[in-house]
Amino acid sequence: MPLEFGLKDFIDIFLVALMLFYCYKVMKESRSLNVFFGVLIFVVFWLFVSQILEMKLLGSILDKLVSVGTLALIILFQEEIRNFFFTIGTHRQVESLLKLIRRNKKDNKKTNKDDIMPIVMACMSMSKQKVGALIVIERNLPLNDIIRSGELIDANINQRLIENIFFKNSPLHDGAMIISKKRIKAAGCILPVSHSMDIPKELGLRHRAAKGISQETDALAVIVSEETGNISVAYKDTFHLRLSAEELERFLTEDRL
Ligand SMILES: Nc1ncnc2c1ncn2[C@@H]1O[C@H](COP(=O)(O)OP(=O)(O)OP(=O)(O)O)[C@@H](O)[C@H]1O
Repeated sequence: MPLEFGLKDFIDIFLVALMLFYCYKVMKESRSLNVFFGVLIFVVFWLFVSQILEMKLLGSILDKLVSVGTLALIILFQEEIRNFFFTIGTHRQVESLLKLIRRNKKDNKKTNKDDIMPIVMACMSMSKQKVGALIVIERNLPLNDIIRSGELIDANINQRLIENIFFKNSPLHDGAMIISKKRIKAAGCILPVSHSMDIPKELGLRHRAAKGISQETDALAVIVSEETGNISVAYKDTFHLRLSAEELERFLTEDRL
């Protein structure tokens, strides 16, 4: 039978190549490249034994290993898989579609200058006094598990309250403050720390925690450095360092909240 090669086969091969390239990229970033090559060699061996040589006994053993192995890989790379689906969900086109669907809902929760200014003013004041702070602003993805890791507050957004919480001797100054639905929901919360290799060395755990939450959710994290007084924002896995009051205000405008 002559070998037919049509457009469908071309698309098929292209998609598999794309999938393999993506897996390679993700595993390289998570420093698991050897696992990638190990899995690749195993899959090629499995296909060779069961499809080409058609060895029944070894083939059936390998079949069983593949089904268990798939489950093991899902457990081993759950964070990467979660990030993959999160990236799809936060892709610009998908986000615009979701925004359209949520439009009516969001109009009720519009964040205006009255909610933004206390945060900006508190950050400016803490920056001048070199008081370290970490404020996370929830967007579409709920941060309930993060909120539960700290102390519940549920108060209006208020400049003096924010400054008080991050004041060095305050019992809640350690950890992150979470702002959700125009309210200070909690303080002293523990955020996931990013293990990214491309964070500048001079930035410590506070910045890593801000980057971590911006990688795993669509929240926006504002950091005031205790060392330098610099104000930065981590949003969608990207740092925006050394912001002025105007730049911070622009960041906290309706579009992002
Ligand atoms: N996982 C975390 N979740 C929330 N807050 C954290 C986390 N890890 C560290 N922090 C906060 O960061 C503080 C330590 O900051 P550190 O000095 O290491 O960071 P930094 O990024 O260099 O910031 P700074 O410039 O303010 O020194 C801790 O006291 C704590 O308040």
